[in-house]
Amino acid sequence: MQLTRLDIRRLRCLELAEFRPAPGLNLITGGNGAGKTSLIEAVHLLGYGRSFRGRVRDGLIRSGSPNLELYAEWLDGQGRPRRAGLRHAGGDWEARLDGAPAPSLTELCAELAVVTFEPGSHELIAGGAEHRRRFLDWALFHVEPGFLPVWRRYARALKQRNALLKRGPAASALVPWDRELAEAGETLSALRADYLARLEPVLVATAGEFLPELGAAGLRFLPGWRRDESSLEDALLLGRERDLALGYTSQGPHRADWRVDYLGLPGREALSRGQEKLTALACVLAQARAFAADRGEWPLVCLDDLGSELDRPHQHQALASVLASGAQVLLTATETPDLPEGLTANAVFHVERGQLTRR
Ligand SMILES: Nc1ncnc2c1ncn2[C@@H]1O[C@H](COP(=O)(O)OP(=O)(O)OP(=O)(O)O)[C@@H](O)[C@H]1O
Repeated sequence: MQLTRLDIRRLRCLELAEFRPAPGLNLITGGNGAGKTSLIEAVHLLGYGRSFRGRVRDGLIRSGSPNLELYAEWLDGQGRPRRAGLRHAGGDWEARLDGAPAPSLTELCAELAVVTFEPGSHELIAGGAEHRRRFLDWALFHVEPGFLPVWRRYARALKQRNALLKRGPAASALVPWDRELAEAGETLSALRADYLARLEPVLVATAGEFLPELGAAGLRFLPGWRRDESSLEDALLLGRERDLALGYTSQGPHRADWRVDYLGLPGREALSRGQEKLTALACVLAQARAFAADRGEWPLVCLDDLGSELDRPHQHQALASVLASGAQVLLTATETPDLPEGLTANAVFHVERGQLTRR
């Protein structure tokens, strides 16, 4: 996957940025507040349909502007040219794919695979379970065609069941929704468990490169109910009284989580901040590697402000490892970084007060 063009209009401080990245390493430099992260945010928006810096109303659209627009061109894994547009005018997103309106953002995001490591990425390790579920579901969305329909089915059933629980109905009214939720939830959970089992050896190898001193890494899946003891339908039945008292469904795949443990550490809490970041980076890169193994092409890799996140040896290691794969990388930095020996940027860009130029 290779991004060849990205026009950004009215996103944060970027009034108009015409970005023409090269294959391989693209370096984007600029001082604090210049607009580097905004550029990465634009790429991430196309791949995820959401920003890693909050909601649209939190300032994504440039102040005083009625809308923001993105237009992107890229080559897919077979070298075919693709194009997409994304627009937000304060209501909903409007997406276009290859010249036609996309029925939803999902269709666009399915085509453009992006992985991002940015200063907030350590939340993947230190933050709430929603970050880890999102990580897991992104991968399944891209590599498992059956995932999205079952995820939607589960979400719909959960909404219905929660609405009923709030009204405190007769237990019999819950029965069909318990069954529906359980059926979709078991499938969803099996897909997640399978994916994590495939990811684990890749993560073990990647974490071993970055944090060998912590001993072998392991991945543990927490499905959201005691899956080893009962089916989801039984768990819902057993938990019904409690759910009625709470007014929501207290167990199931919407409460799923996963965690990385190291043999040489008593628990996740013993990780230093830097080790959390390196573990998060290992997860992101392992996910990109697993994606490449499944799909035969690397996702676009965005590394925002790597220099402020990691020490130099780890920065070099990360860059060398990603670039050895032939992936396209967008790397931002406040100053021109010294790159690992033998690596050069194929294109260097500079951002200053929202103006992007190629050097
Ligand atoms: N809605 C908005 N309208 C106009 N400007 C905005 C808006 N939201 C944020 N900004 C400005 O856009 C810039 C965003 O910069 P960005 O976070 O991309 O900088 P950066 O180059 O990554 O900086 P740093 O190195 O400090 O992380 C900031 O100057 C900020 O004040």
